[in-house]
Amino acid sequence: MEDAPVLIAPSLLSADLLDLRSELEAIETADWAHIDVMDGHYVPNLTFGPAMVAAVRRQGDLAADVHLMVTNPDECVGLYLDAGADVVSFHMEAARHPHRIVSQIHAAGAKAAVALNPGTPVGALEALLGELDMVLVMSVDPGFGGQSFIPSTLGKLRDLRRLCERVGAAPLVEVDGGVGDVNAADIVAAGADVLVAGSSVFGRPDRAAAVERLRRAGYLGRTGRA
Ligand SMILES: O=C(CO)[C@@H](O)[C@H](O)COP(=O)(O)O
Ligand SMILES: [Co+2]
Repeated sequence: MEDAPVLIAPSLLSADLLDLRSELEAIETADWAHIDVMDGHYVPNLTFGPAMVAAVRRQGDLAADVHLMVTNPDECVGLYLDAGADVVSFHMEAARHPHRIVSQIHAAGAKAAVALNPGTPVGALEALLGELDMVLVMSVDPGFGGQSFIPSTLGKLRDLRRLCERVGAAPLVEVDGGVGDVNAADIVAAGADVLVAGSSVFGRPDRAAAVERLRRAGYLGRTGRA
């Protein structure tokens, strides 16, 4: 993926939910809208459901990048596909039958991704890697926005790149948690293709400028040129 642009996916978890239409317009230069689905069981927090995915798809051109943090992805993934999800990530740690979920996502025409918590080694993915469009590497423990990036993620990204080379797979790699313009170049240099950013976009008065800063940092990380 050396010459492909790095994709920017602002996380709506940190958006002003009372003004979601304006927030989506403010990030229209981004690539994907990252939608964190938290069920209050897999993680303590409780957030969005399929209605949110459908609403985002109706507004603008951003692809709906749905991150399922739920105990039962096998049972509920269909609801998010029906709602129009373009990319669906489910947690390896929560899935009972991951191959079946991947097939279901593909049958709906969406991209399939598996998310790995910081404590889960990349080897857990080996049997599934060839079927995935993307791997979501969590760089914080899931559940909340605004946490600090876990530095060991950089080594994990390099491990993932080596594993992909060994098995001949080339999924996109998305990194989620504590990503901002200060660390984005290093994260991309270590192997990321998609940057999720919540507080570093919606915590700034000028969201579009924050997206642009991430884009520039991503370009620097990919090319070594500022
Ligand atoms: O999935 C999650 C958290 O569980 C994320 O998508 C957060 O929404 C990222 O927020 P920041 O760390 O960028 O503020
Ligand atoms: Co997320």
